[in-house]
Amino acid sequence: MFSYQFKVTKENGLHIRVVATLIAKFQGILESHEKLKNVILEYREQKVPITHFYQIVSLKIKRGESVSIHCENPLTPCEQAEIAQLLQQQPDDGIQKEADRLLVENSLTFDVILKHILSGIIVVNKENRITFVNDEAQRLLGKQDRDLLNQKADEVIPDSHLAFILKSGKKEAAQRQQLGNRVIMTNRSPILLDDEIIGATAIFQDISTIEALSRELSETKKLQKELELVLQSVDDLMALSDVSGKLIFLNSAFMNLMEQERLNYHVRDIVGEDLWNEIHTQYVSRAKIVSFSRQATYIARVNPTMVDGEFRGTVIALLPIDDMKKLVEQLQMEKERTRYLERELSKHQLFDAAFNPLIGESSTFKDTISLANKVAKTDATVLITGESGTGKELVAKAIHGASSRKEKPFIRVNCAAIPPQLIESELFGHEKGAFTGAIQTRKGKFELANHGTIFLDEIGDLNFDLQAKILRVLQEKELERVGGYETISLDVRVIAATHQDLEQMVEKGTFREDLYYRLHVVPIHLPPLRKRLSDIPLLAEYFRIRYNDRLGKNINKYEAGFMEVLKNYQWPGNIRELQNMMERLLTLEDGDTLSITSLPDYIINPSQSSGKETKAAFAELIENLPIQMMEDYEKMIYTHVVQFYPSFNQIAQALGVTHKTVAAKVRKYHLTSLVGKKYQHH
Ligand SMILES: Nc1ncnc2c1ncn2[C@@H]1O[C@H](COP(=O)(O)OP(=O)(O)OP(=O)(O)O)[C@@H](O)[C@H]1O
Repeated sequence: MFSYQFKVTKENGLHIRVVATLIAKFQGILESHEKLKNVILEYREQKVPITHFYQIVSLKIKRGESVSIHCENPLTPCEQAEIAQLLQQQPDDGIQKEADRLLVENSLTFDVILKHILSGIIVVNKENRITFVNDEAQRLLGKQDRDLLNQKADEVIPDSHLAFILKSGKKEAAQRQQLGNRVIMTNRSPILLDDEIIGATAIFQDISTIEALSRELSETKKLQKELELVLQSVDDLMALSDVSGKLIFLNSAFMNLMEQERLNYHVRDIVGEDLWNEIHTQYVSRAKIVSFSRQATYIARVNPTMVDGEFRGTVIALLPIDDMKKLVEQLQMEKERTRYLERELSKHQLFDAAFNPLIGESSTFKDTISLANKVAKTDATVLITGESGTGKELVAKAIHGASSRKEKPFIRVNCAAIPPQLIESELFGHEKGAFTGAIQTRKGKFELANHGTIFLDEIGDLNFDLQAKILRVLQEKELERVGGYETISLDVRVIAATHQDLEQMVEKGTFREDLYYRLHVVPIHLPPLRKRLSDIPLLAEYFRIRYNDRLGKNINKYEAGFMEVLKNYQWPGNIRELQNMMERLLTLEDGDTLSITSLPDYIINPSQSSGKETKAAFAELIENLPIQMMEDYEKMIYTHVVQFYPSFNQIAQALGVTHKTVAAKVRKYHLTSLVGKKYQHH
């Protein structure tokens, strides 16, 4: 290899025209292209084949710098002088200088463009060797120019496709290609000189970000559509505002409200200036009860929308309070149902199944049932006390049902309902014959109950005589029928019940003490309903389900506050009264909700219509009245009394007058509409 050093003294250094002339000069000297390719120009340890025009230009060799040229064959002194002269500054040639200046300027401009253009550019010569590669192409390919230049394009860039372009001479536009983890878009075209293909170029761009963005955009569009659909399909009123508070999206329910109320489309007009200020300056969620002119009331909830910590608007939801109320009612209903079912379950676990029909969860009630459950397993006599309608008979039946006698008869005797002259033969039976006047022998209730249970209801209503006879049967465990001589032995379990205070009756001498103690072996007291208020919803629910089934209805809601009203009432008729009332309500209800207004007046306003209290108030009123005409008194009395009875007959009975008189007075004082207004069924 022969090396020659030259100093560049050209004013603009080794610029574009000089390089072109230098290459042409070597072409002239060497005559063969193969030989020419082996000529190397060296500058500051960079070696570039002399044929690489653009690369040599881009070395930007300045005036005063030196270059070496290495050739396989020696240069003659003449050739060396010609080359040295080429690189030297020539005597001033004005036109040449100006042409050079233009060339340098243009070359510099292109240089800058190619360097900074956001597309990768690769140029190959007709042998598909890379002769130019810009910075962006190096970046995208992840290679440096020294690894690319002068290399076969398809060897260093798989899928470069430039060989094909060189062959076909056809352009390829906008070809999508995967380059590592990037997606690039490439334009390829041949370089033609006088219709001859002298090279090809590929210009490509990284479109990964654009693709990602467009994917994101279409995702966002999809999300927006879905969100719109969601907002339109919810029943709540939903809206979105922009940063300034202007409503930019409203679902149709919200839109209807805005139109009806003629509101401005701004958050401020929904929740007020103060709240809006807090939301958009402090980015806090706020809720407020709002009502508009049409009296609909809503819970308005406004949440700021924050994107990357930046306030971008708000989401407004209006929830109609009525709907909330309904939800609360529904919840209450479900709670009662759960309570009822839990209770049913626990009862199965704790008490004998015979006690299942007894509803109640309050501790007073549970204690009572637990005692009854225990005593059921014995033969002990039971005395059940409690106000009318508290479930005495139900408990008596349950005790029998849970006892070993459950397969034997349960015989109920209502001591108050049988005429006194019949009760003896009713209880003990009678023999046929002249003495009794009976045509047939008949067994009494005690005998019928043999081996089973006899339930002596309203035992306080038995006369003294019979009390003694019953005592005897209980003590001796045997009886004789009326008019009979045969002694019949008995194995009967006795359960007695009364709503009266037997102890007091004993004190007054109207009930036999010995019988009282005989019955009082296991006393069971059933608390009145007003002493176990917590059981009211449970019982109401139990009766609702029961009468729904019986009446084939589907009443499954209570108006909010319904249970509170029930709990506020004293229930003098206890569970029977509650049961009857529920039956009436369910019978009359056509919808699916039990409403407060469908309840009788005396339950809704117990203080105004409670019988006892009204009577007391009435007495007080009479006492404080100035003396007045008899007729005025009469009118006052009728006005008051007719309200408490449903029929003229009962009013007549209460006042000790005839039906005819009542009818006349009611007509006289125009009281028809008041009759039975405060009547309570029990
Ligand atoms: N705990 C309860 N659970 C469900 N229903 C009940 C309950 N207690 C009573 N009832 C119902 O209330 C009504 C009255 O009950 P029951 O006849 O047993 O009362 P009572 O105390 O014997 O009344 P009275 O003294 O007037 O004869 C019945 O229809 C009964 O089914």
